[in-house]
Amino acid sequence: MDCSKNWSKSSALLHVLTPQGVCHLRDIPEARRRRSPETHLFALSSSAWIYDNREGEMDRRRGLREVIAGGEDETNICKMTAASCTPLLIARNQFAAKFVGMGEETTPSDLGHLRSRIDTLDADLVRLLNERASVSVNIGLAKQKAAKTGKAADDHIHRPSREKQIYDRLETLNHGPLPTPAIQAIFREVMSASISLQRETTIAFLGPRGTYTHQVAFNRFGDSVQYVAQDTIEDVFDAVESGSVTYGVVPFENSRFGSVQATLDRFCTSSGGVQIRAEAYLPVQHSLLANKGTSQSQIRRVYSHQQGFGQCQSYISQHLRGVERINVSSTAHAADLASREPGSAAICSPACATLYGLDVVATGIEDAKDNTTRFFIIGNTSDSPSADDRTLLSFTVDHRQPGALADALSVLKTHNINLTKIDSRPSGQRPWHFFFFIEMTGHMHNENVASAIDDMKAYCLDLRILGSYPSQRPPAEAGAII
Ligand SMILES: O=C(O)C(=O)C[C@]1(C(=O)O)C=C[C@@H](O)C=C1
Repeated sequence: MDCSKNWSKSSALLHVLTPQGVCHLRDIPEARRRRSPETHLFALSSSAWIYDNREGEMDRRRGLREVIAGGEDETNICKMTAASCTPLLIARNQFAAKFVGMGEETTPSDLGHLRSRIDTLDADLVRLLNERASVSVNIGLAKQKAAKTGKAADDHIHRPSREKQIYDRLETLNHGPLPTPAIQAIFREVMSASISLQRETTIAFLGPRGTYTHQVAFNRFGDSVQYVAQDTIEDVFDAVESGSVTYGVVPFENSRFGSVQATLDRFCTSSGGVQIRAEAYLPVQHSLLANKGTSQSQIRRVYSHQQGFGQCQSYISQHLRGVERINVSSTAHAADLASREPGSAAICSPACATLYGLDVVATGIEDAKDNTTRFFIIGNTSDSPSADDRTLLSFTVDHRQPGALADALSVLKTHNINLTKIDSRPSGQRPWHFFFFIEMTGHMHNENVASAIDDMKAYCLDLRILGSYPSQRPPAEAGAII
Protein backbone atom coordinates (compact mmCIF):
# COMPACT_ATOMS: atom_id res chain seq x y z
CA MET A 1 0.00 0.00 0.00
CA ASP A 2 1.45 3.33 -1.00
CA CYS A 3 1.04 5.67 1.95
CA SER A 4 3.73 8.06 0.89
CA LYS A 5 1.48 9.72 -1.70
CA ASN A 6 0.61 13.34 -1.40
CA TRP A 7 -2.73 13.04 0.33
CA SER A 8 -3.13 16.74 0.98
CA LYS A 9 -4.56 17.37 -2.49
CA SER A 10 -7.78 15.52 -1.76
CA SER A 11 -9.64 14.58 1.34
CA ALA A 12 -8.45 11.24 2.66
CA LEU A 13 -9.77 8.04 4.14
CA LEU A 14 -8.07 6.21 6.98
CA HIS A 15 -8.70 2.46 6.79
CA VAL A 16 -8.91 0.98 10.25
CA LEU A 17 -9.43 -2.62 11.24
CA THR A 18 -11.76 -2.76 14.25
CA PRO A 19 -13.22 -5.82 15.99
CA GLN A 20 -16.30 -5.22 13.79
CA GLY A 21 -14.31 -5.23 10.55
CA VAL A 22 -12.63 -2.56 8.45
CA CYS A 23 -14.03 0.94 8.84
CA HIS A 24 -13.08 3.93 6.76
CA LEU A 25 -12.67 7.24 8.56
CA ARG A 26 -13.00 10.40 6.53
CA ASP A 27 -10.79 13.27 7.54
CA ILE A 28 -12.23 16.37 9.22
CA PRO A 29 -11.67 19.31 6.82
CA GLU A 30 -11.87 22.03 9.55
CA ALA A 31 -8.67 20.65 11.01
CA ARG A 32 -6.84 21.19 7.74
CA ARG A 33 -8.08 24.74 7.51
CA ARG A 34 -6.99 25.51 11.08
CA ARG A 35 -3.72 23.64 10.94
CA SER A 36 -2.02 23.23 7.59
CA PRO A 37 -3.19 21.94 4.20
CA GLU A 38 -0.65 19.17 4.64
CA THR A 39 -2.46 17.58 7.56
CA HIS A 40 -5.47 15.35 7.87
CA LEU A 41 -7.35 14.73 11.07
CA PHE A 42 -9.40 11.66 11.85
CA ALA A 43 -11.64 10.99 14.83
CA LEU A 44 -11.29 7.56 16.32
CA SER A 45 -12.92 6.68 19.64
CA SER A 46 -12.24 9.74 21.81
CA SER A 47 -8.81 10.37 20.29
CA ALA A 48 -7.72 12.36 17.30
CA TRP A 49 -5.34 11.01 14.72
CA ILE A 50 -3.34 13.50 12.77
CA TYR A 51 -1.52 12.54 9.60
CA ASP A 52 1.11 15.01 8.51
CA ASN A 53 1.95 14.59 4.85
CA ARG A 54 5.30 16.38 5.09
CA GLU A 55 6.58 14.10 7.84
CA GLY A 56 4.74 10.99 6.67
CA GLU A 57 3.83 10.43 10.28
CA MET A 58 0.68 9.74 12.17
CA ASP A 59 0.21 11.25 15.66
CA ARG A 60 -2.40 10.33 18.15
CA ARG A 61 -3.61 13.14 20.42
CA ARG A 62 -5.83 13.10 23.44
CA GLY A 63 -8.92 15.31 23.55
CA LEU A 64 -10.66 15.08 20.23
CA ARG A 65 -12.80 18.18 20.75
CA GLU A 66 -9.84 20.37 21.61
CA VAL A 67 -7.92 19.15 18.60
CA ILE A 68 -10.82 19.93 16.26
CA ALA A 69 -11.16 23.38 17.83
CA GLY A 70 -7.48 24.00 17.17
CA GLY A 71 -6.30 24.27 20.80
CA GLU A 72 -5.02 20.81 21.40
CA ASP A 73 -3.22 19.12 24.22
CA GLU A 74 0.25 18.61 22.81
CA THR A 75 0.78 15.35 24.67
CA ASN A 76 1.92 13.13 21.95
CA ILE A 77 0.88 9.64 22.93
CA CYS A 78 1.96 7.78 19.91
CA LYS A 79 3.82 8.43 16.69
CA MET A 80 4.10 6.17 13.68
CA THR A 81 5.28 6.27 10.12
CA ALA A 82 2.28 5.84 7.90
CA ALA A 83 4.53 5.05 4.95
CA SER A 84 5.69 1.88 6.61
CA CYS A 85 2.09 0.85 7.30
CA THR A 86 3.24 -0.77 10.53
CA PRO A 87 0.14 -2.15 12.21
CA LEU A 88 -0.61 -0.23 15.34
CA LEU A 89 -2.95 -1.20 18.11
CA ILE A 90 -4.93 1.46 19.82
CA ALA A 91 -6.58 0.33 23.02
CA ARG A 92 -8.70 2.90 24.76
CA ASN A 93 -12.10 2.64 26.40
CA GLN A 94 -12.35 -1.05 25.40
CA PHE A 95 -11.88 -0.01 21.78
CA ALA A 96 -9.14 -1.79 19.88
CA ALA A 97 -8.34 -0.89 16.31
CA LYS A 98 -5.54 -1.56 13.88
CA PHE A 99 -4.37 1.02 11.38
CA VAL A 100 -4.25 -0.65 7.99
CA GLY A 101 -3.52 2.19 5.60
CA MET A 102 -4.58 5.39 3.94
CA GLY A 103 -6.30 6.01 0.65
CA GLU A 104 -7.83 8.82 -1.31
CA GLU A 105 -11.48 9.49 -0.90
CA THR A 106 -13.29 8.05 -3.89
CA THR A 107 -16.44 9.20 -5.60
CA PRO A 108 -18.60 7.27 -8.11
CA SER A 109 -17.05 9.35 -10.92
CA ASP A 110 -13.72 7.62 -10.13
CA LEU A 111 -15.18 4.22 -11.05
CA GLY A 112 -13.56 3.99 -14.49
CA HIS A 113 -10.19 4.98 -13.08
CA LEU A 114 -10.49 2.54 -10.17
CA ARG A 115 -11.48 -0.32 -12.48
CA SER A 116 -8.52 0.33 -14.72
CA ARG A 117 -6.29 0.14 -11.60
CA ILE A 118 -7.90 -3.22 -10.79
CA ASP A 119 -7.24 -4.39 -14.38
CA THR A 120 -3.56 -3.50 -14.04
CA LEU A 121 -3.34 -5.22 -10.67
CA ASP A 122 -5.08 -8.34 -12.07
CA ALA A 123 -2.57 -8.49 -14.91
CA ASP A 124 0.25 -8.32 -12.34
CA LEU A 125 -1.40 -11.02 -10.25
CA VAL A 126 -1.79 -13.40 -13.22
CA ARG A 127 1.86 -12.85 -14.19
CA LEU A 128 3.04 -13.40 -10.62
CA LEU A 129 0.83 -16.48 -10.10
CA ASN A 130 2.25 -18.08 -13.25
CA GLU A 131 5.77 -17.17 -12.21
CA ARG A 132 5.07 -18.88 -8.85
CA ALA A 133 3.57 -21.92 -10.62
CA SER A 134 6.71 -22.30 -12.79
CA VAL A 135 8.89 -22.25 -9.67
CA SER A 136 6.61 -24.87 -8.13
CA VAL A 137 6.99 -27.15 -11.19
CA ASN A 138 10.77 -26.87 -10.76
CA ILE A 139 10.38 -27.71 -7.06
CA GLY A 140 8.52 -30.86 -8.14
CA LEU A 141 11.37 -31.84 -10.50
CA ALA A 142 13.97 -31.10 -7.82
CA LYS A 143 12.10 -33.32 -5.35
CA GLN A 144 11.99 -36.19 -7.88
CA LYS A 145 15.71 -35.85 -8.55
CA ALA A 146 16.53 -35.74 -4.82
CA ALA A 147 14.46 -38.89 -4.21
CA LYS A 148 16.08 -40.74 -7.16
CA THR A 149 19.60 -39.91 -6.05
CA GLY A 150 18.86 -40.87 -2.44
CA LYS A 151 19.19 -37.29 -1.17
CA ALA A 152 15.57 -37.33 0.02
CA ALA A 153 13.46 -40.13 1.47
CA ASP A 154 10.55 -39.48 -0.91
CA ASP A 155 9.25 -37.09 -3.56
CA HIS A 156 5.91 -36.22 -1.95
CA ILE A 157 4.23 -33.14 -3.36
CA HIS A 158 2.04 -32.22 -0.42
CA ARG A 159 4.33 -30.84 2.30
CA PRO A 160 2.31 -29.94 5.42
CA SER A 161 5.40 -28.56 7.20
CA ARG A 162 6.19 -26.19 4.31
CA GLU A 163 2.52 -25.17 4.00
CA LYS A 164 2.39 -24.34 7.68
CA GLN A 165 5.49 -22.16 7.27
CA ILE A 166 3.85 -20.41 4.29
CA TYR A 167 0.55 -19.78 6.11
CA ASP A 168 2.35 -18.48 9.22
CA ARG A 169 4.40 -16.11 7.08
CA LEU A 170 1.31 -14.89 5.22
CA GLU A 171 -0.29 -14.05 8.57
CA THR A 172 2.73 -11.95 9.51
CA LEU A 173 2.86 -10.25 6.11
CA ASN A 174 -0.84 -9.43 6.03
CA HIS A 175 -1.83 -5.98 7.31
CA GLY A 176 -5.27 -5.99 5.70
CA PRO A 177 -7.75 -4.81 4.76
CA LEU A 178 -8.19 -8.45 3.67
CA PRO A 179 -8.62 -10.62 6.78
CA THR A 180 -6.02 -13.39 7.18
CA PRO A 181 -8.59 -16.23 6.60
CA ALA A 182 -9.35 -14.66 3.19
CA ILE A 183 -5.63 -14.57 2.32
CA GLN A 184 -5.32 -18.19 3.50
CA ALA A 185 -8.28 -19.30 1.36
CA ILE A 186 -6.72 -17.64 -1.71
CA PHE A 187 -3.37 -19.32 -1.07
CA ARG A 188 -5.10 -22.65 -0.43
CA GLU A 189 -6.23 -22.53 -4.07
CA VAL A 190 -2.83 -21.28 -5.24
CA MET A 191 -1.17 -24.28 -3.57
CA SER A 192 -3.90 -26.66 -4.78
CA ALA A 193 -3.14 -25.65 -8.37
CA SER A 194 0.56 -25.86 -7.61
CA ILE A 195 0.17 -29.45 -6.29
CA SER A 196 -1.83 -30.58 -9.33
CA LEU A 197 0.72 -29.02 -11.71
CA GLN A 198 3.50 -31.04 -10.10
CA ARG A 199 1.59 -34.34 -10.34
CA GLU A 200 -1.97 -35.65 -10.59
CA THR A 201 -3.14 -35.96 -6.99
CA THR A 202 -6.09 -38.01 -5.71
CA ILE A 203 -7.60 -37.72 -2.26
CA ALA A 204 -9.71 -40.47 -0.67
CA PHE A 205 -12.15 -39.35 2.02
CA LEU A 206 -14.88 -40.94 4.11
CA GLY A 207 -17.89 -40.29 1.90
CA PRO A 208 -20.34 -39.80 0.47
CA ARG A 209 -20.27 -36.08 -0.42
CA GLY A 210 -21.23 -33.84 2.50
CA THR A 211 -19.39 -35.58 5.34
CA TYR A 212 -17.31 -33.41 7.65
CA THR A 213 -14.32 -35.39 6.38
CA HIS A 214 -15.17 -34.22 2.85
CA GLN A 215 -15.17 -30.62 4.12
CA VAL A 216 -11.75 -31.08 5.75
CA ALA A 217 -10.33 -32.72 2.60
CA PHE A 218 -11.52 -29.78 0.53
CA ASN A 219 -10.25 -27.19 3.04
CA ARG A 220 -6.86 -28.84 2.93
CA PHE A 221 -6.43 -29.68 -0.78
CA GLY A 222 -8.66 -27.16 -2.60
CA ASP A 223 -10.32 -27.30 -5.97
CA SER A 224 -7.57 -28.51 -8.33
CA VAL A 225 -7.09 -32.10 -7.08
CA GLN A 226 -9.29 -35.19 -7.62
CA TYR A 227 -11.49 -36.54 -4.81
CA VAL A 228 -12.69 -40.13 -4.37
CA ALA A 229 -15.42 -40.86 -1.82
CA GLN A 230 -15.00 -44.11 0.14
CA ASP A 231 -17.76 -46.01 1.94
CA THR A 232 -15.84 -46.56 5.16
CA ILE A 233 -12.81 -45.37 7.11
CA GLU A 234 -11.21 -48.78 6.46
CA ASP A 235 -11.63 -48.20 2.72
CA VAL A 236 -9.77 -44.86 2.98
CA PHE A 237 -6.83 -46.67 4.65
CA ASP A 238 -6.97 -49.47 2.04
CA ALA A 239 -6.90 -46.96 -0.83
CA VAL A 240 -3.80 -45.25 0.60
CA GLU A 241 -2.10 -48.55 1.45
CA SER A 242 -2.68 -49.97 -2.03
CA GLY A 243 -1.41 -46.77 -3.68
CA SER A 244 -4.65 -46.26 -5.65
CA VAL A 245 -4.86 -42.70 -4.20
CA THR A 246 -2.16 -40.22 -3.19
CA TYR A 247 -3.56 -39.23 0.22
CA GLY A 248 -6.51 -40.01 2.47
CA VAL A 249 -8.50 -38.06 5.07
CA VAL A 250 -10.01 -39.72 8.16
CA PRO A 251 -11.63 -38.42 11.36
CA PHE A 252 -9.56 -39.08 14.48
CA GLU A 253 -11.22 -37.67 17.59
CA ASN A 254 -13.92 -35.31 18.79
CA SER A 255 -13.48 -32.77 21.58
CA ARG A 256 -16.63 -34.06 23.33
CA PHE A 257 -17.13 -37.71 22.36
CA GLY A 258 -13.50 -38.84 22.11
CA SER A 259 -11.71 -41.07 19.63
CA VAL A 260 -13.20 -42.41 16.42
CA GLN A 261 -12.99 -46.14 17.05
CA ALA A 262 -12.87 -47.23 13.40
CA THR A 263 -9.78 -45.06 12.83
CA LEU A 264 -7.91 -46.40 15.87
CA ASP A 265 -8.90 -49.99 14.98
CA ARG A 266 -7.67 -49.63 11.41
CA PHE A 267 -4.34 -48.23 12.63
CA CYS A 268 -3.98 -51.44 14.71
CA THR A 269 -4.26 -53.62 11.61
CA SER A 270 -2.17 -51.41 9.34
CA SER A 271 0.83 -53.15 7.84
CA GLY A 272 2.86 -49.95 8.33
CA GLY A 273 2.12 -48.68 4.81
CA VAL A 274 0.10 -45.76 6.20
CA GLN A 275 1.63 -42.80 8.01
CA ILE A 276 0.03 -39.59 9.28
CA ARG A 277 1.22 -36.51 7.35
CA ALA A 278 -0.95 -33.77 8.84
CA GLU A 279 -3.70 -33.00 11.33
CA ALA A 280 -6.65 -30.65 10.80
CA TYR A 281 -9.33 -29.35 13.14
CA LEU A 282 -12.90 -28.62 12.10
CA PRO A 283 -15.57 -26.93 14.23
CA VAL A 284 -18.67 -29.18 13.90
CA GLN A 285 -22.25 -28.01 13.98
CA HIS A 286 -24.92 -30.70 13.56
CA SER A 287 -28.42 -30.42 12.11
CA LEU A 288 -31.44 -32.68 12.17
CA LEU A 289 -32.56 -33.08 8.54
CA ALA A 290 -35.69 -34.83 7.24
CA ASN A 291 -37.74 -35.13 4.05
CA LYS A 292 -39.54 -31.97 2.96
CA GLY A 293 -42.55 -31.15 5.13
CA THR A 294 -41.66 -33.64 7.93
CA SER A 295 -42.17 -32.17 11.40
CA GLN A 296 -40.21 -33.32 14.44
CA SER A 297 -43.20 -35.27 15.84
CA GLN A 298 -43.50 -37.28 12.58
CA ILE A 299 -39.93 -38.63 12.83
CA ARG A 300 -39.88 -42.38 13.59
CA ARG A 301 -36.27 -43.21 12.75
CA VAL A 302 -33.02 -41.27 12.88
CA TYR A 303 -29.75 -42.17 11.14
CA SER A 304 -26.27 -40.93 12.00
CA HIS A 305 -22.70 -41.97 12.62
CA GLN A 306 -21.94 -43.14 16.17
CA GLN A 307 -20.08 -39.82 16.69
CA GLY A 308 -23.06 -37.76 15.49
CA PHE A 309 -25.32 -39.47 18.06
CA GLY A 310 -22.64 -39.13 20.74
CA GLN A 311 -22.25 -35.40 20.18
CA CYS A 312 -26.00 -34.62 20.33
CA GLN A 313 -27.04 -36.62 23.38
CA SER A 314 -28.99 -33.93 25.19
CA TYR A 315 -30.96 -32.92 22.06
CA ILE A 316 -31.80 -36.60 21.42
CA SER A 317 -32.98 -37.20 24.98
CA GLN A 318 -35.13 -34.04 24.94
CA HIS A 319 -36.59 -34.18 21.42
CA LEU A 320 -36.17 -37.69 19.97
CA ARG A 321 -37.29 -39.93 22.81
CA GLY A 322 -38.56 -43.29 21.56
CA VAL A 323 -37.29 -42.65 18.04
CA GLU A 324 -35.39 -45.61 16.54
CA ARG A 325 -31.64 -44.83 16.15
CA ILE A 326 -29.55 -46.43 13.45
CA ASN A 327 -25.74 -46.16 13.34
CA VAL A 328 -24.32 -45.91 9.84
CA SER A 329 -20.87 -45.41 8.31
CA SER A 330 -21.03 -41.62 8.02
CA THR A 331 -23.34 -38.66 8.63
CA ALA A 332 -23.76 -37.98 4.89
CA HIS A 333 -24.68 -41.63 4.30
CA ALA A 334 -27.28 -41.06 7.04
CA ALA A 335 -28.65 -38.08 5.08
CA ASP A 336 -28.80 -40.15 1.89
CA LEU A 337 -30.74 -42.94 3.66
CA ALA A 338 -33.14 -40.49 5.31
CA SER A 339 -33.87 -38.87 1.95
CA ARG A 340 -35.25 -42.20 0.67
CA GLU A 341 -37.64 -42.89 3.59
CA PRO A 342 -40.63 -40.84 4.72
CA GLY A 343 -40.60 -40.36 8.53
CA SER A 344 -36.80 -40.75 8.71
CA ALA A 345 -34.25 -38.11 9.68
CA ALA A 346 -30.47 -37.75 9.86
CA ILE A 347 -28.05 -36.02 12.23
CA CYS A 348 -25.45 -34.57 9.92
CA SER A 349 -23.95 -31.40 8.49
CA PRO A 350 -26.44 -28.69 7.39
CA ALA A 351 -24.65 -28.85 3.99
CA CYS A 352 -26.39 -32.22 3.42
CA ALA A 353 -29.78 -30.44 3.17
CA THR A 354 -28.96 -29.15 -0.32
CA LEU A 355 -26.97 -32.24 -1.38
CA TYR A 356 -29.73 -34.72 -0.46
CA GLY A 357 -32.85 -32.53 -0.86
CA LEU A 358 -33.76 -32.50 2.84
CA ASP A 359 -35.37 -29.91 5.11
CA VAL A 360 -33.64 -28.56 8.22
CA VAL A 361 -35.78 -29.56 11.22
CA ALA A 362 -33.31 -28.20 13.79
CA THR A 363 -29.78 -26.91 13.67
CA GLY A 364 -26.96 -26.38 16.20
CA ILE A 365 -28.12 -29.51 18.05
CA GLU A 366 -24.64 -30.53 19.29
CA ASP A 367 -24.16 -30.69 23.08
CA ALA A 368 -21.16 -28.34 23.15
CA LYS A 369 -20.99 -25.11 21.23
CA ASP A 370 -17.22 -25.53 20.85
CA ASN A 371 -17.65 -29.04 19.42
CA THR A 372 -14.55 -29.73 17.32
CA THR A 373 -13.22 -32.77 15.47
CA ARG A 374 -9.62 -33.56 14.65
CA PHE A 375 -8.79 -35.30 11.36
CA PHE A 376 -5.67 -36.90 9.93
CA ILE A 377 -4.29 -36.64 6.43
CA ILE A 378 -2.61 -39.96 5.72
CA GLY A 379 -0.12 -41.04 3.06
CA ASN A 380 2.61 -43.63 2.67
CA THR A 381 5.20 -41.60 4.64
CA SER A 382 5.25 -38.71 7.12
CA ASP A 383 6.61 -35.29 6.23
CA SER A 384 10.00 -34.05 7.46
CA PRO A 385 10.13 -32.13 10.78
CA SER A 386 8.73 -28.62 11.13
CA ALA A 387 9.59 -26.52 14.18
CA ASP A 388 6.55 -27.80 16.10
CA ASP A 389 5.37 -31.39 15.56
CA ARG A 390 3.55 -34.25 17.20
CA THR A 391 4.01 -38.00 16.89
CA LEU A 392 1.45 -40.76 17.37
CA LEU A 393 2.52 -44.25 18.48
CA SER A 394 0.68 -47.47 19.11
CA PHE A 395 2.02 -50.34 21.21
CA THR A 396 1.04 -53.24 23.38
CA VAL A 397 2.64 -54.22 26.70
CA ASP A 398 3.04 -57.54 28.40
CA HIS A 399 0.19 -57.22 30.89
CA ARG A 400 1.68 -59.93 33.07
CA GLN A 401 4.53 -57.49 33.83
CA PRO A 402 3.35 -55.22 36.68
CA GLY A 403 3.81 -51.52 35.84
CA ALA A 404 4.79 -52.14 32.19
CA LEU A 405 2.60 -49.29 30.89
CA ALA A 406 3.79 -46.91 33.62
CA ASP A 407 7.43 -47.81 32.79
CA ALA A 408 6.84 -47.13 29.08
CA LEU A 409 5.29 -43.74 29.82
CA SER A 410 7.94 -42.74 32.33
CA VAL A 411 10.46 -42.74 29.44
CA LEU A 412 8.73 -39.62 28.10
CA LYS A 413 9.20 -37.87 31.42
CA THR A 414 12.88 -38.79 31.44
CA HIS A 415 13.26 -37.27 27.97
CA ASN A 416 11.18 -34.22 28.91
CA ILE A 417 8.59 -35.00 26.21
CA ASN A 418 4.97 -33.96 26.64
CA LEU A 419 2.22 -36.57 26.35
CA THR A 420 -0.73 -34.96 24.50
CA LYS A 421 -3.12 -37.92 24.23
CA ILE A 422 -3.52 -41.46 25.52
CA ASP A 423 -6.16 -43.97 24.49
CA SER A 424 -6.59 -47.73 24.16
CA ARG A 425 -8.56 -50.21 22.05
CA PRO A 426 -9.01 -53.97 22.43
CA SER A 427 -6.49 -55.58 20.05
CA GLY A 428 -8.97 -58.20 18.84
CA GLN A 429 -6.15 -60.77 19.11
CA ARG A 430 -7.16 -62.17 22.52
CA PRO A 431 -9.43 -61.08 25.42
CA TRP A 432 -8.15 -58.18 27.58
CA HIS A 433 -5.29 -57.49 25.26
CA PHE A 434 -5.11 -53.78 24.34
CA PHE A 435 -3.40 -51.51 21.88
CA PHE A 436 -2.33 -48.26 23.56
CA PHE A 437 -2.16 -45.07 21.55
CA ILE A 438 -0.04 -42.19 22.73
CA GLU A 439 0.57 -38.85 21.12
CA MET A 440 3.62 -36.83 22.12
CA THR A 441 5.22 -33.55 21.20
CA GLY A 442 8.10 -33.65 18.71
CA HIS A 443 8.93 -35.43 15.45
CA MET A 444 10.18 -39.02 15.16
CA HIS A 445 13.29 -37.62 13.42
CA ASN A 446 14.09 -35.25 16.32
CA GLU A 447 17.02 -36.78 18.20
CA ASN A 448 15.29 -36.62 21.58
CA VAL A 449 12.07 -38.24 20.31
CA ALA A 450 13.96 -40.93 18.40
CA SER A 451 15.94 -41.90 21.48
CA ALA A 452 12.81 -41.85 23.70
CA ILE A 453 11.06 -44.20 21.26
CA ASP A 454 14.11 -46.47 21.31
CA ASP A 455 14.07 -46.54 25.13
CA MET A 456 10.32 -47.27 25.18
CA LYS A 457 10.86 -50.40 23.10
CA ALA A 458 12.38 -52.04 26.19
CA TYR A 459 8.93 -51.93 27.88
CA CYS A 460 6.63 -52.40 24.88
CA LEU A 461 5.66 -55.12 22.45
CA ASP A 462 4.74 -54.21 18.84
CA LEU A 463 5.65 -50.54 19.10
CA ARG A 464 4.69 -48.74 15.89
CA ILE A 465 5.14 -45.15 14.83
CA LEU A 466 1.91 -44.06 13.15
CA GLY A 467 3.36 -40.77 11.97
CA SER A 468 4.70 -37.31 12.80
CA TYR A 469 2.93 -34.14 11.68
CA PRO A 470 3.01 -30.37 12.26
CA SER A 471 0.89 -29.24 15.25
CA GLN A 472 -2.13 -27.17 14.35
CA ARG A 473 -3.87 -24.94 16.86
CA PRO A 474 -7.40 -26.18 17.58
CA PRO A 475 -9.89 -23.41 16.80
CA ALA A 476 -10.83 -21.47 19.93
CA GLU A 477 -14.56 -21.69 19.23
CA ALA A 478 -16.84 -24.16 17.40
CA GLY A 479 -18.42 -27.63 17.05
CA ALA A 480 -18.14 -30.84 14.38
CA ILE A 481 -17.60 -34.61 12.95
CA ILE A 482 -17.57 -37.22 10.19
O1 LIG B 1 7.56 -26.34 -1.35
C1 LIG B 1 7.15 -27.37 -1.90
O2 LIG B 1 7.57 -28.51 -1.56
C2 LIG B 1 6.15 -27.30 -2.97
O3 LIG B 1 5.82 -28.32 -3.55
C3 LIG B 1 5.51 -26.00 -3.30
C4 LIG B 1 4.20 -25.79 -2.58
C5 LIG B 1 3.75 -24.33 -2.91
O4 LIG B 1 2.99 -24.17 -3.85
O5 LIG B 1 4.24 -23.42 -2.25
C6 LIG B 1 3.20 -26.77 -3.07
C7 LIG B 1 2.77 -27.83 -2.32
C8 LIG B 1 3.31 -28.15 -1.01
O6 LIG B 1 2.36 -28.72 -0.17
C9 LIG B 1 3.98 -26.99 -0.39
C10 LIG B 1 4.38 -25.92 -1.11
